[in-house]
Amino acid sequence: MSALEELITKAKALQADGHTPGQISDELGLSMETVTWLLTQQKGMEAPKDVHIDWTEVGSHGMLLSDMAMIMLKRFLYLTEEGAIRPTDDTVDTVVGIASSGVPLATLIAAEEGLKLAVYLPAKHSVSETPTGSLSGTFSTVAGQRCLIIDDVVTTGTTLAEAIRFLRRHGATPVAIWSLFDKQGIREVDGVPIRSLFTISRLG
Ligand SMILES: O=P(O)(O)OC[C@H]1O[C@H](OP(=O)(O)OP(=O)(O)O)[C@H](O)[C@@H]1O
Repeated sequence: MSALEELITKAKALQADGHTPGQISDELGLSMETVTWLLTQQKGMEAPKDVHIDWTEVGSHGMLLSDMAMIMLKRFLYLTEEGAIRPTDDTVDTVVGIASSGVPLATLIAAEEGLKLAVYLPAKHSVSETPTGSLSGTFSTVAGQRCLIIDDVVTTGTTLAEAIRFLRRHGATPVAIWSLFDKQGIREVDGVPIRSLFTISRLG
């Protein structure tokens, strides 16, 4: 089965489980337009110009995931040395992982650096009737903390903007964002610099 066929199968399975196109879009990290196309594939309808990033080959193996987190960390430290990220007294107190895929990366980085770990649960993961973002109570609080935010993929930047608003509202200072993949080529979100290991750009 090709990667595209697998994606179509996944989208249809999620639909059969009762997920809305919006939920399928979040789940697969694709635009609504792409999800509509995957589900219907109407004749003559051109495939949308979206990109699906599948890093399960790395994410499903603890050792490889750890290696990937260490690559992110090394790059972050190099950038700090270059002054690309504004140095503060101690730079970062707390690493904030965005659930779910940012959490293992954030955990590994926090462990390596001896930093605190906080976990942000985005509003889209909330099952409440009025979905709001929150911090997991099991991990660190963020008031007064300088935070490094970690996520795996930036698609629209909406999740990061939401996390930044939440952190600021709760007395934290987001100092930088690190992601594995950036599908937008964004350099900052609400004044917080973002650096990604891989940037996906469309040339045509
Ligand atoms: O830039 P945005 O448009 O906000 O999209 C990016 C977010 O979407 C994915 O999360 P999602 O909750 O869909 O998947 P996950 O559970 O694998 O983290 C990804 O991990 C980012 O957090």
